Amino acid sequence: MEVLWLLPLLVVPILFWTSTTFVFYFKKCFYVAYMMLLAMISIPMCIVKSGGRDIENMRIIRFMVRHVKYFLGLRFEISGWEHLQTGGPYVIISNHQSSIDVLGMMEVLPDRCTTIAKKELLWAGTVGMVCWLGGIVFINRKKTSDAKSVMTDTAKIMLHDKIRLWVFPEGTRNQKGDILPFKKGAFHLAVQAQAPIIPIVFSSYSNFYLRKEKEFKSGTITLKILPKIETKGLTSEDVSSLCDRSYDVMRSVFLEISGQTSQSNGPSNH
Ligand SMILES: CCCCCCCCCCCCCCC(=O)SCCNC(=O)CCNC(=O)[C@H](O)C(C)(C)COP(=O)(O)OP(=O)(O)OC[C@H]1O[C@@H](n2cnc3c(N)ncnc32)[C@H](O)[C@@H]1OP(=O)(O)O
Ligand SMILES: CCCCCCCC/C=C\CCCCCCCC(=O)OC[C@@H](O)COP(=O)(O)O
Repeated sequence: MEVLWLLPLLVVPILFWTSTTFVFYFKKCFYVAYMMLLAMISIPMCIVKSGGRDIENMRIIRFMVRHVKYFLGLRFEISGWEHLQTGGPYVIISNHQSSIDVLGMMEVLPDRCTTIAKKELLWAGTVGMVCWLGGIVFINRKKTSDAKSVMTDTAKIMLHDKIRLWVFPEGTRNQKGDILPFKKGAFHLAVQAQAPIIPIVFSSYSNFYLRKEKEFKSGTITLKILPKIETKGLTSEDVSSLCDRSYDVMRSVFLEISGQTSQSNGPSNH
């Protein structure tokens, strides 16, 4: 009779073993709640260390996020570290599948590197606040002219403050088994700052994370850092070809490390 009250405690493990949908929602809720908690702890640390908004706070954020992968059963296999051994400013571009990308980003994030994010993230509670403290550049995707002028100002700050920027050139999350056509902002930014581009490719999450099917298993993510693409001497005239070149190299690596071939059914409007 006394053991009866223990039954509710068994419900969570039983659901964990028997329902993939439960695991999916459990992991998603855990991820959001835990990141909010980590952000709440990080906020005073950032304020004490830097007194406010400062790119150096990304070190604290990076340190705080690094262990989260273990709770979600994720592993990263990273190659190409040597390509990040570049001094001065550069623009990192990577594909964007999910908010889980933040975990991979924090595995490899170089010093003095922050990111471009949609302005709505600013309102994501403690996460939004810590993003602001980390110097994240917020853009309004609905107003191209505003977004462009923020990015042009950012190119100047990059040079002046010797910072690096991480941009998701697809401009949105995408799990279609391919890479979406790239927006041009990251390439204008790199050309305006005359800074190299370092592409980083995340393998497909489809072997462990399926949003539609409500599956979130353990898995390994391959993260490949590619050789830098120089922009010295390039002008705005060269942005389209730079964008196409970067897209082609990243797409072929994405298909290769995701175990797909180039005949995959991805977007064809590129
Ligand atoms: C302790 C716990 C802590 C937890 C905290 C964790 C912190 C980590 C946070 C991680 C956050 C990650 C968030 C990721 C995102 O939010 S992704 C979404 C936002 N990012 C982007 O959208 C970036 C990519 N988008 C672009 O670059 C776009 O180009 C944009 C600038 C937004 C403009 O959009 P759009 O009009 O749709 O794009 P086009 O590329 O088609 O551009 C239109 C024409 O404008 C020209 N253009 C673009 N940019 C420029 C520029 N800077 N200067 C001059 N001209 C520009 C472009 O060439 C097009 O003209 P043409 O067609 O070539 O004539
Ligand atoms: C109104 C925005 C509210 C967002 C609330 C999210 C709460 C976040 C809490 C924990 C998650 C931790 C890491 C979050 C950072 C990742 C942000 C992200 O991935 O944004 C998506 C954006 O790149 C593209 O957006 P869309 O795919 O166009 O949509």
